[in-house]
Amino acid sequence: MEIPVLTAGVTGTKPKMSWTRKILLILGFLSTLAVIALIAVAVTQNKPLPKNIKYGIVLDAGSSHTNLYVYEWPAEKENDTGVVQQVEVCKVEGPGISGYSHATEKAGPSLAQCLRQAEYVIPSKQHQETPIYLGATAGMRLLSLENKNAADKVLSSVEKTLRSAPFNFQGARIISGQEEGAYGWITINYLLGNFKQSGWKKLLHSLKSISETSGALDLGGASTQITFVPNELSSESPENLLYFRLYGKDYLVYTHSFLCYGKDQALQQKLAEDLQTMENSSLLDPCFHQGYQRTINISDLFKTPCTSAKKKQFPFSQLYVQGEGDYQKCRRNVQKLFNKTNCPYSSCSFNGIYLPPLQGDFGAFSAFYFVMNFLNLTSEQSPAALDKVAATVESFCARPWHEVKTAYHQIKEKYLSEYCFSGAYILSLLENGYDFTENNWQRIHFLGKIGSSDAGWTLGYMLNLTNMIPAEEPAVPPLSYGSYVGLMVLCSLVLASVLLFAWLLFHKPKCLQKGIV
Ligand SMILES: Nc1ncnc2c1ncn2[C@@H]1O[C@H](COP(=O)(O)OP(=O)(O)O)[C@@H](O)[C@H]1O
Ligand SMILES: [Ca+2]
Repeated sequence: MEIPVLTAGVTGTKPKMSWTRKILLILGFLSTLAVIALIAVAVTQNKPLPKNIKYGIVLDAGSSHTNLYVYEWPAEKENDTGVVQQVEVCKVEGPGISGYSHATEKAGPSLAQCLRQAEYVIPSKQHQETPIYLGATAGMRLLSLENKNAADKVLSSVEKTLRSAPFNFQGARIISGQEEGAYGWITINYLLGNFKQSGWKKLLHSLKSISETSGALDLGGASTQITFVPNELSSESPENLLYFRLYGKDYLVYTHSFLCYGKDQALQQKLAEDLQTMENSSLLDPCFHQGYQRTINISDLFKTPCTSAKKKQFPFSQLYVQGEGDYQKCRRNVQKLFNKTNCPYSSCSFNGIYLPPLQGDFGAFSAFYFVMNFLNLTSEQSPAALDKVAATVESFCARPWHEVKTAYHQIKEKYLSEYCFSGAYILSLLENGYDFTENNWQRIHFLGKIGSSDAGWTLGYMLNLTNMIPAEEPAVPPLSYGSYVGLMVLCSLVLASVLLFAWLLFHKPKCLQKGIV
């Protein structure tokens, strides 16, 4: 409430305002204006700009099927960690591209529908600048061992189709098992935010001079990978060691890919092994449910390089499998796939392959996740102990096939009939193959997705090929733009108030003198 100041000695006329008061009022008005202007600038400058989004496409040409992934990220933040995310996954109809060895020209066209889906998801004006990659894994590795010419033709067909799409074609190739392991490891650690630490975490880690990453376990149909940072550096088996410098940190990573130890090829191996001691064509198989029956062409069983060494003449051309549903027997049966007798190193997994002591947590994805998720064994809140996991697989295997089929009628029969075998195989691979025990079992986390992105090698592959993971930590200004503007406004306000106060103190305008004295 303003009280007009009356000029002494003047009565009966309109009260006049003193000069000092006028100046004070003008100053007050101007400072209010200045503050409003500063705040307005701060607010408008800080408004998020319309996002400039970039896209990338990777096709994962696996042994059992092909998946197309679309990723997006804000153009300005390309080198930050955790900014790229999956926005679309499209499952290609039909078999994996290696399944087209007898009709190689059909491999490319099989991808057409998912490419159209990607065209729909990505704004058309960005099609041309969107890189597209295809990486083929163990199915194509096997085909190229078996029939190099057919594998080349499949890749040419796929390349032709990808070149005719409106995107920026960057290559279609078979990736090595090492790459598959490494990119899976990069994907999960990128998505978990393990590469770049900020604030307290960084300080804590620099004090302890550690940088925790998570190991990666990938189970496919034709191969399986294990990748992690071991505790001690060892150059025993250099082909299993990879060196990375990411965000200013060095990583020495152990990786190995076991060709023929994906779950589909492992089953082929097991059946080929069982055949060796059979007298007639029917096999009582403990890894399938009681009441389940399957007929297998013996010639198909020995087509793959994973079983060809066991090929011999059999007095029958078909194998009749009858389920027995006995987990314990199945485990003993599967265990034979892991040869632990020879180890030329200080420690091995199986088949004489070097494996350093297991270290840290592991993310297990792809078929590790599909199978464990089906068996309800993926809860992160209460991860099941190893004996509970084994008991669950055991009781699932013991259920008769007709009951399982009715209870899960919505699940593809091919998957459903093999969850018992797959559960036993996963346990055998992890326990007998890699030597996980009840003590470190709970360090395995079965992951399908991290955020919106599937765990798998494709994201790491794209990050690497688009140079989105810098070797050195990008220089980041200590304050964000918003905090900088906020701080500037605050400082200006403080400065203005100090000046005003000083001015009032030294000039003691008449209007205030009475009050002060
Ligand atoms: N929902 C599911 N349930 C069980 N198994 C699945 C499911 N989806 C995919 N799979 C299996 O996961 C595996 C994926 O392997 P894939 O990536 O095609 O091969 P690779 O990585 O060896 O080239 C295959 O064995 C496939 O049958
Ligand atoms: Ca795979």
